[in-house]
Amino acid sequence: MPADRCQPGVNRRHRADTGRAVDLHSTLFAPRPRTDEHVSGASIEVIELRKRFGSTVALDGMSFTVAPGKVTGFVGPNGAGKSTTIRAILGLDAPDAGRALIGGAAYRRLRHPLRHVGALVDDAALQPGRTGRNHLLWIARSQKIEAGRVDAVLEQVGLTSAGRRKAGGYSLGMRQRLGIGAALLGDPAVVILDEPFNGMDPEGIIWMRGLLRTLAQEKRSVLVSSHLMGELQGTADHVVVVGRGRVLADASIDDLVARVSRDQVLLRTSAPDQAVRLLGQAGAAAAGSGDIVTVTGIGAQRVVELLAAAGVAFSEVTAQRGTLEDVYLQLTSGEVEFRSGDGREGRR
Ligand SMILES: Nc1ncnc2c1ncn2[C@@H]1O[C@H](COP(=O)(O)OP(=O)(O)OP(=O)(O)O)[C@@H](O)[C@H]1O
Repeated sequence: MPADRCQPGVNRRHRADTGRAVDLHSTLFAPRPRTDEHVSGASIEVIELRKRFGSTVALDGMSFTVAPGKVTGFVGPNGAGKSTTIRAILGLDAPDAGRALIGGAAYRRLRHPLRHVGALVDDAALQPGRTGRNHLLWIARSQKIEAGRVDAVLEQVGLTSAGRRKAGGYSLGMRQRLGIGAALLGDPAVVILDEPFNGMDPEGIIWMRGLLRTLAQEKRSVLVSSHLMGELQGTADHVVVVGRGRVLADASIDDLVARVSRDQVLLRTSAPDQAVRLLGQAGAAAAGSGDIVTVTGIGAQRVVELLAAAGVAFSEVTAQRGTLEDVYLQLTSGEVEFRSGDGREGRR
């Protein structure tokens, strides 16, 4: 494949087990009408995608939209269909049915894709003897992106000095940063990162979160996959939770927590029986264990009011909100491909 035909960042992974691996060259570069319209503010639309690998249903009607100006987390357990969806968006896996559009156009119709969509889909296929900077220069040349972007991007990903070293000596975290640099070279309106936190140390994770927020503030559409909800806490505005090839939840972080989690109030009192009776009469579900009473169905403020009015002594009332991780576990329990521990196959 000639150098100028190679799609850096999106053409690396060929799974041998499919028997239906797509021909990347013809998929990405077949002669067909191309668009180079500006896709600034472009959204990603995933519409009813279906994909089987033999008897495995990888995508089962996957549908969602990624809006500009937000970080959208794409979360689900192993085998949920995240990578297959991303590969379908990038034209690397041909779906059996459905469509994926970027700014209204299929990826393969974009004339210079990296100027519209920056993607990190796997560990970069780096030539170990080439410096990180030269790797980016090669990509820039292949996509007709001005060479000046290379140093700007190296600085953005924190590789200014390391960029002059051979990539063969890079840590996994540094390779991730270089891959993200490659994704950002074309100043794309749409950024898609598959498991970008992989291999990052704590400092790298903080940096990554800041970068994602900046990209969203710049009005880009940002789709970030992860199988750990906690990685996205405080970073994503919106989450698409998936399991077994379909969407389980598609909501803002706040809505998701409020909708799925049951808020609890913990009460510490020397009169637990009296408190349980009183709160039960007020319509709450209350259960005592020692001097602790767990209350659901009414808020902490109401608990305090009821206890004070009835003269029931208490030393502590604490509202406990469900965390994002709690919500995620509730949504995805039973959706894992293989359950850990008991060795049983999941419900796939
Ligand atoms: N090329 C392939 N050949 C055969 N099966 C595949 C192929 N690609 C994906 N699958 C299967 O499709 C399902 C979805 O896989 P996918 O990689 O999209 O999930 P994922 O959510 O990205 O998981 P992970 O977090 O483990 O990467 C899995 O059962 C996987 O084994």
